[in-house]
Amino acid sequence: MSELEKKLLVLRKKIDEIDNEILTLLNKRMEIVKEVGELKNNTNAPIYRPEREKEIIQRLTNLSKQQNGVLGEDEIKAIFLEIFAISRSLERKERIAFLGPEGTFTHQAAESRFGANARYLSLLNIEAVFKSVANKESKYGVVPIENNTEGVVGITLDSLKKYGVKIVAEICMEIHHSFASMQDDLKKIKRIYSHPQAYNQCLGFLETHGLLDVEFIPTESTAKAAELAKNDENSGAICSKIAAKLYNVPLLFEKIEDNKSNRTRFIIISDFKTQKSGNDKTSVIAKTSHKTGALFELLKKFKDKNINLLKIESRPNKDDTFNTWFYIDFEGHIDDEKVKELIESENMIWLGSYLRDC
Ligand SMILES: C=C(O[C@@H]1C=C(C(=O)O)C=C[C@H]1O)C(=O)O
Repeated sequence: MSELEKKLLVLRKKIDEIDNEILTLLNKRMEIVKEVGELKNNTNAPIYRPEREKEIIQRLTNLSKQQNGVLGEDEIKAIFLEIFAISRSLERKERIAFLGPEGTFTHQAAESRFGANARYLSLLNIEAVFKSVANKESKYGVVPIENNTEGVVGITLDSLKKYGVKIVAEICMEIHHSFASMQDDLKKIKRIYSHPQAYNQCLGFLETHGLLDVEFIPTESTAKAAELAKNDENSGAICSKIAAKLYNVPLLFEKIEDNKSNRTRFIIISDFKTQKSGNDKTSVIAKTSHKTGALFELLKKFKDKNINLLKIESRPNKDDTFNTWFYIDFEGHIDDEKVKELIESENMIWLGSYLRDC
């Protein structure tokens, strides 16, 4: 045995002992988690408590700093979010619907909160995810709501209004697009498949590579684009790296988005009210009377109550007028007195209060 092998053996023995301890402790943790699950199941209380998970991560990050540990917040998050996901599935096995197919950014976002082992349901459009949660086929749904380059996803806002489900969490994720193709000669590319949002985020890249005039074929998701490009030799797909890998389409270019700080905000929808965390966001639908000053009066309520508005988007009523309603995000939780008063006093529909991630 070489010197290296001998030294490795000693170190690995230490690692094995530590792993044994970790496993014993994890099993102990999971026994307690099961008790928590029983309590929640007896009272039909929600399993997912993002504010508690955040609290644990913050506490452990501080502890690690005090201990001069090598693990920082990102590493602690990666390890513990997976532990929480397994804990939750021991408490109650719940299904998570997401905008599929597999390999979409939404799938990636869902996995970041529910782990690799959850029961997932991949659905091919955003409205189907809402329907699945509304008719209780799935406990949770994960859909994109806005991108910092392209703006809001209209169908998500409209579905929040239509299906009466609640937002229970948000996830902010960096988005990087890749260009994948079976064809390595760009001049031979006759079609580009992608979701319109992704396509529009890469116009600079397309122009630089003479691909702006190539026919664009919109797809329901970037993963679908990769799947189509796999079977169409003279085409390319703008998709995620995981989608290109999933469908075995060679990656020609990576990080092709125009805005390098490209981020997407996803929401988790479900059917319950979350607990206040102290760093929350609330979303509502507001209707105004289309009279002079109506919007001003609405916004003045926020100012008078000293509530910080984060976003306001208008959406069409979809009737025979061109009238609109508003989707509004602001700071605070429905359990804050002033937020509760505001929502009760106005012509508003509460869409959820949830831990802020963006
Ligand atoms: C165990 C609980 O349920 C879930 C799992 C958690 C965990 O593993 O620590 C924390 C919060 C909940 O999402 C709990 O509510 O304490």
